[in-house]
Amino acid sequence: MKRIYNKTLILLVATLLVGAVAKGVSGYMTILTRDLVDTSFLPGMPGFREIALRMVLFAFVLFLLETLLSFVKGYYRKKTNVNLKMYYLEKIFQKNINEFNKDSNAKYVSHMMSDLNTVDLDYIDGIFELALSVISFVITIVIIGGVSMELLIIVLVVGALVGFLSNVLSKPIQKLYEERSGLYDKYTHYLQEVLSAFRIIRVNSLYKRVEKQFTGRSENLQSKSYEIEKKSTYIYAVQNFMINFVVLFVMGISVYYAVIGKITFGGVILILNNFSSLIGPFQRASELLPKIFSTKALFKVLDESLLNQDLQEEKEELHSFQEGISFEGVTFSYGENKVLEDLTLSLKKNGKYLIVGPSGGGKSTFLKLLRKYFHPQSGSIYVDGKPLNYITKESYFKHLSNVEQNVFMFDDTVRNNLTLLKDIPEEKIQEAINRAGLRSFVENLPSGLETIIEDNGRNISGGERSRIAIARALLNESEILILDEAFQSLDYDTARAIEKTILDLPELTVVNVSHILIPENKNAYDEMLYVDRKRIERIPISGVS
Ligand SMILES: Nc1ncnc2c1ncn2[C@@H]1O[C@H](COP(=O)(O)OP(=O)(O)OP(=O)(O)O)[C@@H](O)[C@H]1O
Repeated sequence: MKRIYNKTLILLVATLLVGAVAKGVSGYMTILTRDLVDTSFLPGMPGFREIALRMVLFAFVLFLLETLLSFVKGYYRKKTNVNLKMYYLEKIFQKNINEFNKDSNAKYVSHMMSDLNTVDLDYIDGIFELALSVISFVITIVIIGGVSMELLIIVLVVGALVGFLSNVLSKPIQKLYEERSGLYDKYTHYLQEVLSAFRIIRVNSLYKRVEKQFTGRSENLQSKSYEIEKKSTYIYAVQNFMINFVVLFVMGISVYYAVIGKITFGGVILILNNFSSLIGPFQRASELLPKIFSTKALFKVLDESLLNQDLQEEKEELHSFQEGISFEGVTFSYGENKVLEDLTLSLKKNGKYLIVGPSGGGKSTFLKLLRKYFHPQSGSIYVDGKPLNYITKESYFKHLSNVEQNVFMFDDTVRNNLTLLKDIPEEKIQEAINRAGLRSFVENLPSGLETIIEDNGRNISGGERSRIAIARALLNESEILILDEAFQSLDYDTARAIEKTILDLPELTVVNVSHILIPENKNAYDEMLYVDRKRIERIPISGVS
């Protein structure tokens, strides 16, 4: 992910250039202040008016530069953050479906919200602030060195010492910050889980248990924040004390140099004005460097979350589907759990197949292999004679439509949920509505097809949801339709009518996993396959009732 950050390096350089000019002008103002003080001690104050006018002018220029700096810095951060987030999202959608499903969504949400936010603060802003501190440091060295090299060396040594001590003092805080970030992640994860389980918690009166767990986790997090606050107060007090002490020390030494005539009194003011820019970078570096380095681990976590374990090289494009799909000696296990063994069967193009079998028998696993979510551990699946392993997912998925058990609905109109935002002629939409048995549903909607489906289909029934999914699949006009318990929430007559419509489509290969056998439609199937774990059998359709 780090190389995405490099895309905005030019913006960073441009922003730093503006910052450098602003720091230069600010340093020049301290030189003008010195000249103003020094001229005030001279008889007649020569050049006072001119210096004062120049100060006013440069104060205005500085105001403009700082305003510009805040704009360009904001733009640089925005652009870099958008690039990183877009890259992360794009990569998520390149994950293998089964590998994405292994983790909870909360992990990706937490990466996108919390971790990328940390990257923004600690890395994107951190690098900018550090670079600006270095620029400011160099400018300050030139300015103080112009007054007295001896004083510059003394101030540098003292500044480095304060910076080092600050770093040592703040180490325990940095560790606490890291611990709190880990707790935050777990907390976010837990909250998402609890809210997802809202219904089950309400119905089973589990709130008391949830409350107990929640209190424990909240207290842990709050205690960590409290600990950070306590330690920070103490550490900042010690740091302030050190800085005040050092300022007094530098002031004393500078005044001494002025008294013995090595520098002017204006020079004392210049050194005091610039002293903070000299120790500031030491402090900033000690604060920022650990944060910048610690994001290395975060980048690693983010990159790992995007990795696909299955690196099967896919080099074949499936331009058309002509013949059929065959499983040859396919064996598949989830870890030790062998679900399918030495499975051989073929599905002909435009054939209609009904897959039945006991619960846990491996029907969904069979479909997952067919959908290319997984690869068999041994044996092969061929599509038109080409090994499915080598066919690109994008080209294969174009030929498939799925109606799964959990149908997702977008917060959008019924029309867009049917077309999935594709440009489809109105007649085709109306035809799919009829075929999927949605006619009376659509006619009764307050705004017809423009009615909004809310919150993943909260305002529609399970059966309506399945029928929308079926219409969606029909509109996709792919050659293969995979149905996984698509009719289970429909009443018998609706299920029978929709199944018949689908089975009557001559140009469609249908693979239907179902617990429901509709006797009136059974003869429309070419084959019925009984899947029971390591066993798969053809059942003669005539024998089934
Ligand atoms: N992602 C998974 N990880 C591990 N084991 C799994 C996974 N999915 C399914 N299994 C196991 O594989 C076996 C077959 O499951 P599968 O979902 O294929 O059966 P099914 O015939 O579709 O069942 P049902 O009719 O109840 O939906 C079961 O023992 C199940 O516990």
